Amino acid sequence: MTATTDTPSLAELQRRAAERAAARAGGSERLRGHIVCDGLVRIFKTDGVEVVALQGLDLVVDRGELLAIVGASGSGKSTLLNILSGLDVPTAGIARVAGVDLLTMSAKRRLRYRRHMVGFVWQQTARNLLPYLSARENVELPMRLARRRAGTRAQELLEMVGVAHCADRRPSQMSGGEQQRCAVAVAVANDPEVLFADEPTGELDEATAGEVFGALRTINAELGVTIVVVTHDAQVASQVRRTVAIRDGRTASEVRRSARVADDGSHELVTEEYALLDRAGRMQLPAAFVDALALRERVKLNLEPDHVEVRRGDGE
Ligand SMILES: Nc1ncnc2c1ncn2[C@@H]1O[C@H](COP(=O)(O)OP(=O)(O)OP(=O)(O)O)[C@@H](O)[C@H]1O
Repeated sequence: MTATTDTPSLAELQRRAAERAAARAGGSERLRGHIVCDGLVRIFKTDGVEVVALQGLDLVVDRGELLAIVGASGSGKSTLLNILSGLDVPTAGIARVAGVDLLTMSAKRRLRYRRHMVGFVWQQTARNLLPYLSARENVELPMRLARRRAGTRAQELLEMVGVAHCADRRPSQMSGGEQQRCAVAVAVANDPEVLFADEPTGELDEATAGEVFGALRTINAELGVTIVVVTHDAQVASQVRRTVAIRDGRTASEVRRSARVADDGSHELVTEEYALLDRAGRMQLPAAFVDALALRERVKLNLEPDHVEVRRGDGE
């Protein structure tokens, strides 16, 4: 077979694959979120061994949402956050943030995306702040790098997250919680579209973690920044309206919390758990359900008028 001159380039093949994936996903309607992942795949290759860290992950986050992502170690949470923040490139699927396609972005665009469109808070406090700068200078630095006038914004942001009293202190003169709250101010210094936080309270005690999470909530409410927090912390996960659980590189279930007016007129918080169904109709049963009924290999499904029944498939 001879190669023809119109052999499509890799970029063209990727564009076509993204188009096909979008069509399969139900077109633009379904993909309208501020953050959209559809059939997202990330395969790592080390020494000839392939690790599938994300295997067709679907996730849509609305503009202005504060979302928690939970999952066991190795489920793919950091891989997802690294892709969404532009630090890593997915192998296949759709990953889009504020209309930017993270799969086909050029290196130059990627740098701009990281500088201007996303903010990041890491678990390790030392990774978030420069040790030889004061809190205020740390917040001003991203603005200077982006050639923006800092003005009074750094001080205002430090006030917003409750650490204005630390403005002239270096990180070593601040507690872990104060450093993380300062890191939140740094992350939003350049008015990003989205803020990603990877275990931001992982190294803190419960009370301090609550303060850092309070700072994230304030930023979300006051500045309208979309925030995605990866956490092991059940307390943090219980403070947001939506928590998505990742299992084996896929979104498996989500918990939604909403306020409802009770019969006596009081407000109560209602928590509802959902399993997530992908376009092919696949879903994961919660591990606790599988264990409780000792479900193995195959199950029997019965369609009832308003629900689907799942029974053990061994005739018992
Ligand atoms: N650079 C890499 N090279 C090879 N494998 C990797 C790489 N990064 C992640 N993995 C693998 O991908 C899978 C998902 O890892 P990831 O770090 O995303 O999980 P996680 O849910 O964030 O875990 P943790 O809570 O422990 O941080 C794991 O099996 C991990 O070993």
